[in-house]
Amino acid sequence: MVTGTWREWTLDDASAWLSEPGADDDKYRRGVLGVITGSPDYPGAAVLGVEAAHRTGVGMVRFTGPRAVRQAVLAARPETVAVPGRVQAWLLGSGMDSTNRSFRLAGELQHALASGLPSVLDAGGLDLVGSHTGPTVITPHRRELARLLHDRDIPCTVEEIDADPAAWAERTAQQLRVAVLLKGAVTHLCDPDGTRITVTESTHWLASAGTGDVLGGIIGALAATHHERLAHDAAAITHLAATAALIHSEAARRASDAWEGGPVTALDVAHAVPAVVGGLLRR
Ligand SMILES: NC(=O)C1=CN([C@@H]2O[C@H](COP(=O)(O)OP(=O)(O)OC[C@H]3O[C@@H](n4cnc5c(N)ncnc54)[C@H](OP(=O)(O)O)[C@@H]3O)[C@@H](O)[C@H]2O)[C@@H](O)CC1
Ligand SMILES: Nc1ncnc2c1ncn2[C@@H]1O[C@H](COP(=O)(O)OP(=O)(O)O)[C@@H](O)[C@H]1O
Repeated sequence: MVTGTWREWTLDDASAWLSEPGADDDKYRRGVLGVITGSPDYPGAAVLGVEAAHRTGVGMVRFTGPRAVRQAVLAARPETVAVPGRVQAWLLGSGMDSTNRSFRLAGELQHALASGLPSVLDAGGLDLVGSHTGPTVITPHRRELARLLHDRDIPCTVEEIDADPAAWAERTAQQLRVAVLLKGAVTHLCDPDGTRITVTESTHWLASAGTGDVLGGIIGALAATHHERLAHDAAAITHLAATAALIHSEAARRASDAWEGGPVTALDVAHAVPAVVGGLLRR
């Protein structure tokens, strides 16, 4: 498969997509991120995504995921609001099992996707792509992408994606009409409008459980804080996701540097996000 030109997202690119809250802002104006993630098997995915969203800077995180997970989320981040209400963007699916979804949960996910609001679809929410009505980015890794395409009658193996991730990301964006962030040592982002961006990850220590859940939280926070822009510029979701991927990569670098280049955990990456955001704002 042949693809167009891909360009590496830079710190200056990312910096241009960030802004500080102003004197007129309040928590609602800055943006509320609605989060439906986690499951009894994977409560940690919800905790990590919510942590990362708070650390990126958002007016409020409203967690309405499974009741069994709420306690863990609130214990880690008591700032989180756990009652349903108005939101400006959604993070859906991390730590969920698409093959074991209650009727109620399916309804809540569908309701979120029918809202016309910006959405991040991760992990156990990926199968719902196509029911989205707002600016949406899907965030699969290679196995998840192969599974998604296979389920849509597009034959594809993990080995084929490894051989040409750019082409498969682009084909997915075209055929599913959605922005795609394909995770890996090089993360590929593209959309049906032809935007093609790479983010070369800063450290291979990132290849550890839960770092993708952290990335989902960062994208969700940026989507919520940019909801007004996204309402008239849906294509901005790809640039915001690229900015999130770069923040995530830089946070991993910082977290590893703090240990002389040693290993990082997903939570370390989330904790390093504010310093990265601060540094980008000062550029
Ligand atoms: N702390 C948390 O709560 C975290 C929660 N997380 C959440 O977990 C969910 C699943 O996400 P994932 O990414 O683990 O699922 P994915 O890779 O699609 O499927 C797994 C399958 O891959 C295969 N397999 C391949 N190689 C393998 C190997 N070497 N060793 C073992 N297996 C190997 C193997 O299949 P098999 O080959 O056995 O058929 C296996 O069954 C998702 O909702 C995510 O958000 C995670 O983010 C982690 C932190
Ligand atoms: N070899 C690698 N080098 C650097 N970064 C990687 C590598 N493999 C994966 N990553 C990054 O690590 C994160 C892993 O996300 P994901 O696969 O969803 O993990 P999880 O589901 O455990 O959270 C992604 O941001 C991805 O780009």
